[in-house]
Amino acid sequence: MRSVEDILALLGGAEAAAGQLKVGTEAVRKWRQSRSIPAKHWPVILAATGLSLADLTSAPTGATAPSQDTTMPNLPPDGATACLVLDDGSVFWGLGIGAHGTQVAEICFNTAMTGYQETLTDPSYAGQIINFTFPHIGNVGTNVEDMEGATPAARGLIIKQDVTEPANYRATLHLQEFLKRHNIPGISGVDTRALTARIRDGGAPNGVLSFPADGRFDVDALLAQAKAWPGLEGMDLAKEVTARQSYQWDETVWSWGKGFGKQTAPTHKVVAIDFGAKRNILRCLADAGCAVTVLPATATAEEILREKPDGVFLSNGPGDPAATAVYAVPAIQGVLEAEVPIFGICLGHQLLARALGAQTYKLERGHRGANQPVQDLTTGKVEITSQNHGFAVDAKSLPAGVEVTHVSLFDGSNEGIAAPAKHAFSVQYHPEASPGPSDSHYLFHRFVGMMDKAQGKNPAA
Ligand SMILES: NC(=O)CC[C@H](N)C(=O)O
Repeated sequence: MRSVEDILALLGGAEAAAGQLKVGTEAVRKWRQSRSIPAKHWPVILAATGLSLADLTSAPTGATAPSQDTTMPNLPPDGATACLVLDDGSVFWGLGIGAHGTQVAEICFNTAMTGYQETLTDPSYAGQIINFTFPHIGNVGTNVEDMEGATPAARGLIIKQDVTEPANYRATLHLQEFLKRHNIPGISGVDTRALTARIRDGGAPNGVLSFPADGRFDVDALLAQAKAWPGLEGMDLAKEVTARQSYQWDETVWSWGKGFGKQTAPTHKVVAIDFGAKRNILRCLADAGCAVTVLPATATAEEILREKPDGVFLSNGPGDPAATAVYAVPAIQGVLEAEVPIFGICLGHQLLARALGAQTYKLERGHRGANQPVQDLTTGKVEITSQNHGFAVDAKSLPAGVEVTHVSLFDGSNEGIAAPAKHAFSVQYHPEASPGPSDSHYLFHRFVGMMDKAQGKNPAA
């Protein structure tokens, strides 16, 4: 192990010999005190001194060790081409994948073993970088059918293994190429377990993922960028991902050997408010017999009711429900007053709860994965569900007349509510199963039954 004095001596010698070493003894002294030598200088130091990373990362004798100096976070290890800098100063180095670029976002983790394409393209992930805990991301490639939105909404991805080669008959594009085409940067080689544990213990941090084209890193600047980002709380992202204009939806769910179908004889007219709707939700509605008119997130109650819907669907979506509530709650309250049945999913659930007078809050640990157990309190049955949310409805704040219908068996948080007198219900999870299990498809039929009941067609439903 070399002492700092050795390094200083070596640097001095090298500087004199090479005549071109830009960082000298002052910089090393600075490192000794604060670890703040810009990362781009470290390869020069290593090359000039013949020191290895290990020489520098083992505690130098006689040095006043700066905090965390065993990790040397400002120094890219040999071959690193990308890094993830969290707002607490932790740095993860790895190999860049997908497109070059730098993205700031909330860092969340997803534990699903399938459906990375659906996850990356789910509009609810706007403003987030996803740390995938499943190792074989890329194993089924990508295709045009598994897009849950027009483009990926996630700002980046973090994986451990390098992107797995596709081996699936539906694959039309390698994940690497897909990411490049959609301008999404990613990083592989990250200890995703350690990162997940960090998120579990300390909450979802803000962070910057950088895969620079020139291979140069200014970690201090990236850290400053992560710290300056305001975070998802208070952020209305629905207005960024919503449809700009209304449209009709009549495609039904995918089936083996047939692909997607077309709706033939719809029985109910539904207005779906698009806060960031996943396509498979719209397909499930179409499958259940609903002729779907999709309206932008900012649609007013008047615009919604003008369509004369049998029911109104409130979609999933990104960001903080409290921020989107500013315009969505008055619209939903107008629909409730008109006694038109409502079904909400995820952000739609949170917005319905707020419209009914309840509060929402940011979860300590978000739920993102495809094996989340939820109990339906009305039947006692447990469903294995797909989930993706960082906020939740505060069940204690629900007013009289609003029942808790579903709870998470992971942490007891609210997963569903119903306001029977107002013909409204909603769930926090994703019953459309894309990706994930299809245990909860029954909810789309419950919505149709509720519309019938409201019209007096089938009072038993
Ligand atoms: N999937 C969703 O609709 C997410 C809802 C909300 N953005 C949350 O994180 O809780």
